Amino acid sequence: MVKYKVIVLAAGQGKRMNVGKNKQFIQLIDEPLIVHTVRNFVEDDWCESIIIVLHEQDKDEMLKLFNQYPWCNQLEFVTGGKERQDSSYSGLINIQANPEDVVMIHDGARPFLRLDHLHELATIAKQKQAALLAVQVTDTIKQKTEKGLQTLDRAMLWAAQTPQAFQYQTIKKAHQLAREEEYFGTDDASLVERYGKGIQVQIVEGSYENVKLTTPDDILRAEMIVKKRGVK
Ligand SMILES: Nc1ccn([C@@H]2O[C@H](COP(=O)(O)OP(=O)(O)OP(=O)(O)O)[C@@H](O)[C@H]2O)c(=O)n1
Ligand SMILES: C[C@](O)(CO)[C@H](O)COP(=O)(O)O
Repeated sequence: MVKYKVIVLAAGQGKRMNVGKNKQFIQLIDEPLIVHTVRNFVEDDWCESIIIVLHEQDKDEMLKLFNQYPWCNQLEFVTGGKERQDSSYSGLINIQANPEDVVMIHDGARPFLRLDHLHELATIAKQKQAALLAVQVTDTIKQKTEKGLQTLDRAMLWAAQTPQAFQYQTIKKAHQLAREEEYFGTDDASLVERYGKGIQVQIVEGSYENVKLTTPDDILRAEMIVKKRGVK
């Protein structure tokens, strides 16, 4: 068993979801989205601590929500920042971790995880310093350039998901270097790819069910997945 700590990012605004509030509070059949997400970690005995990064304006509602659950005392809450990367960094500087501890960073908006994937990620991150869940791209991807369209080799393309798992020292250093350069990536692994000095980020093949709820169309699909997985 490789113990890990997790930072769950929930400090976004959900602009593309456009429901007039942070999408983390959307009710997915039996529970709000953020509760579905956090439950994955509460129920995993490899997970030894959970930090939720929230937006200052959501603090009261989020605390009230989690207070209803007997496992609320397992959670810590910190405030996020303007960009997703700022929120990850806030989690990283507030977490209590030793340099070689495994720390996962996960989108609060991805509620459908599998224990076997979490365990594989933790095991690989401990050995190789960095790993992420990803799935092979199923569409044909075109790159538009000044010279026209080019079709990329799909066999080499992976769609990045979260969780992404790292040794603490590796991801904290990568974030610090990114901040110095004011570089922003769209995920945490991209910072290790850029600043990790030879560290090869490993892919753990994930599941197409590990969707991120981004636009209103994603809600129906998510509700179908909740029903399939079984309502608590
Ligand atoms: N400043 C930010 C931005 C995003 N996130 C979190 O990062 C995850 C992935 O981001 P995304 O799906 O883009 O969420 P939002 O930023 O909320 O959505 P949008 O970009 O449509 O506003 C979400 O769980 C979101 O809460 C965060 O913690 N802090
Ligand atoms: C981290 C991520 O979920 C991996 O797919 C994604 O990059 C987040 O991007 P977004 O622009 O915040 O949706």
